[in-house]
Amino acid sequence: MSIEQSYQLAKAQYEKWGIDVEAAFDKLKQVPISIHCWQGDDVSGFEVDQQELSGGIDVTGDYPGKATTPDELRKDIDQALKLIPGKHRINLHAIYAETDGEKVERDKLEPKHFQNWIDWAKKNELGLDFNPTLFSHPKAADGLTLSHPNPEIRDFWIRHCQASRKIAEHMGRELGSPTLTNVWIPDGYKDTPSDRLTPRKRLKESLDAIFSDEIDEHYNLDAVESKLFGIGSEAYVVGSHEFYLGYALKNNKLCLLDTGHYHPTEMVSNKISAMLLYSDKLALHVSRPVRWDSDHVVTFDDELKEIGLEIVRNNALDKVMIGLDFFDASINRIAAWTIGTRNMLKSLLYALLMPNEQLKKYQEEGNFTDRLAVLEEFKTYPIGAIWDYYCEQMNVPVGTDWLNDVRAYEEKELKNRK
Ligand SMILES: C[C@H](O)[C@H](O)[C@@H](O)C(=O)CO
Ligand SMILES: [Mn+2]
Repeated sequence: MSIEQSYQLAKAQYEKWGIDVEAAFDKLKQVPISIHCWQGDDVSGFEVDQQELSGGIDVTGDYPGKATTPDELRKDIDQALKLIPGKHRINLHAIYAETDGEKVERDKLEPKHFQNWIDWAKKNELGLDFNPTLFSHPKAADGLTLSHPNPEIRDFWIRHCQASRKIAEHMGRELGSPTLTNVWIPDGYKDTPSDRLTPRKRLKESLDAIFSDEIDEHYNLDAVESKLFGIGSEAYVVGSHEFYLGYALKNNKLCLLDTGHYHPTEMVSNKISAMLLYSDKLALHVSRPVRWDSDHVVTFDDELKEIGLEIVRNNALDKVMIGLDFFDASINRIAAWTIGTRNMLKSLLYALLMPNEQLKKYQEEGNFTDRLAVLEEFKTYPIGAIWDYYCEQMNVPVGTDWLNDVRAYEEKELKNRK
């Protein structure tokens, strides 16, 4: 049976529920996913005096072919984008600056150091997002940055974040789409703190200083990302969820929820509707924690489907800025991007093809039997046939055909790398 025939049969099944599949495609086409560049080089970046990855995060695996230059990384992203339907955004960290072999301290970074990324993004009609990098640096060696007791270290990181927002604003202006600048810091303590408040006061003051710079919101939006624990900050993290939720609400910033940054049974999907009652926008780092914040490649699992459903049901496709955050060096890195991003999109399609109004009605009527029965039934509806057709229509490989492209690219490009 052809892709078209399978699609027509599947479509008819959804149509019985009054679901408009073509309308779902039209909506999905409009959703940009912010694809993180750091999956391509194991969060290394291109600083002249590159440091070991720090900040309590870790990448495991030694799959050959990682990008070691900006051109290689862009080439790899180009390849992944050929396999992912739709128009998307690329999320950069400050350590991906290009400084022509010159050592430029992070607080001295300027838009010109990202010009190649901007030109490339323009050419490929991509948006860019940005992150100051407050780890993998001697001034973050003790795991403290914006909350550091030493004002000189704090000020250094404040200046880095201020510089980052200016770079981001420039990117947003150049590309005609606001850059989301996300601040994540590793600050915390391995063991039980004797004072939880003072570091949080200092972090608050540092953030106030960073955001006191006037930046045009047409070109830059700010987000703050919390965390529960990291390696070396097991007992206490300064920028906890409550800290940033409060900060974001009070200061009109976006709260960024990373799906790996909560207790194992605490689900980000359950937070979206609550937070949207109080914020116009929020941001996500969709990741997959396996036993800890392990940043595994996103799979089409129950939580991913639930996240898709929450975004769609709450009419929030333009309110939730979806970014990805995983880094797996044990598999082909282009495959990692492709699998994770396609899954994110598939979860949105899955959600767009649910009889959401009917299900809501069942719940309002107290009809929990039908709610459960229909929710279960749709788990095995032929989403695969619809997704395949969507991929074909969007001119990207269907099914696992993209693996052939990845293998060919591996032979031609990745295997020649050091
Ligand atoms: C590299 C990212 O900025 C980093 O992963 C951060 O977003 C995070 O999630 C730390 O755990
Ligand atoms: Mn994250």
